[in-house]
Amino acid sequence: MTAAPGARAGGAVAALPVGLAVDVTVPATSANLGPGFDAFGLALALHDTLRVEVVPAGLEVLVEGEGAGTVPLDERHLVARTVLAELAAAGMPAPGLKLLCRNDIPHGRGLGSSAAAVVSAVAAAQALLAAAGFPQDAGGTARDRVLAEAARLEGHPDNAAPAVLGGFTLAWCTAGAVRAVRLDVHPDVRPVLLVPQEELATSRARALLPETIPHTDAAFTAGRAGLLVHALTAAPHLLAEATEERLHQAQRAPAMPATAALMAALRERGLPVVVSGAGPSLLVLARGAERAVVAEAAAGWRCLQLDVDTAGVQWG
Ligand SMILES: Nc1ncnc2c1ncn2[C@@H]1O[C@H](COP(=O)(O)OP(=O)(O)O)[C@@H](O)[C@H]1O
Ligand SMILES: N[C@@H](CCOP(=O)(O)O)C(=O)O
Repeated sequence: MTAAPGARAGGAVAALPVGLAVDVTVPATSANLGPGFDAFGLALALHDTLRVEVVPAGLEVLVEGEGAGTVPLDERHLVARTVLAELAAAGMPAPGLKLLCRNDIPHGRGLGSSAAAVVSAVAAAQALLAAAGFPQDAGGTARDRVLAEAARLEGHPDNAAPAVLGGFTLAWCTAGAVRAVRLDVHPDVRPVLLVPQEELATSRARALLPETIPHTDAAFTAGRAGLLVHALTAAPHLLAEATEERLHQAQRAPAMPATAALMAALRERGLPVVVSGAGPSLLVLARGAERAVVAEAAAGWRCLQLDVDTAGVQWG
């Protein structure tokens, strides 16, 4: 965080001062993890970085890496739009903003790029407001406030929670409030992402889900979700069974046939593989030597062997 002359610690200023800047780093996330639909998520060591600087006038958006050449570079840009909306909602718009986005998280692949964009924007806006002495809501930490606002904007908290908290998260909503707990992944678990070329919009994948499901499928999936918490934190040898589910992956398979075929092939080898988020990427919760088996079985796919991100969004 760079404090500009004129910013007063603890005292509000009339407008965000020119020169104030914040740097944010946010991880990719893999939501659902099989049976934890709309609730479970895992943060991965693949990051977008964002720098937001208050300038005298206008909006300048620079994008490097993923999304360069495809995302809009004006007020429609997801990060810019969110920062502008958060500052406006606080009644403290900036005279102008310059954004530099360096993106490593692929878009539309089920790796939480839109949640990462929203989380980074909310964190940047809150950091700028705090540095300018804008009064913060009472209660909760700055990280709690970023999670609450990002989850509200996203509509479901399964990506926002790990993007904010890091690690393996269980998130839920109660009485209109977002709650989340963060758990440590067993150190033997070595995630592998398999990322195809083609994109699938999350909105399109959600439209494929049925309105209702049989009670037997709900009961099956609830049991596996409980088992997954144990397997991912303490008993990785149970992960293949623990990642089974009946709520969403088969229902969405027609929209991602190559993903479904590779998943079936990896399952036949006994590997704990799930569709990452709404797809079409796959996440294998591999152990040790299984990483090499995955790489060989998924020849032709972009194969990323990643650590778990344990820090969540960072700003300063
Ligand atoms: N860093 C970003 N900057 C601008 N727009 C982004 C960014 N990340 C995601 N988006 C927008 O969100 C879309 C992808 O969102 P979504 O369909 O939910 O997929 P994902 O699984 O990657 O979150 C992109 O096509 C783009 O419009
Ligand atoms: N629970 C959501 C998760 C969407 O994640 P994304 O990374 O694909 O945006 C769903 O499965 O629809």
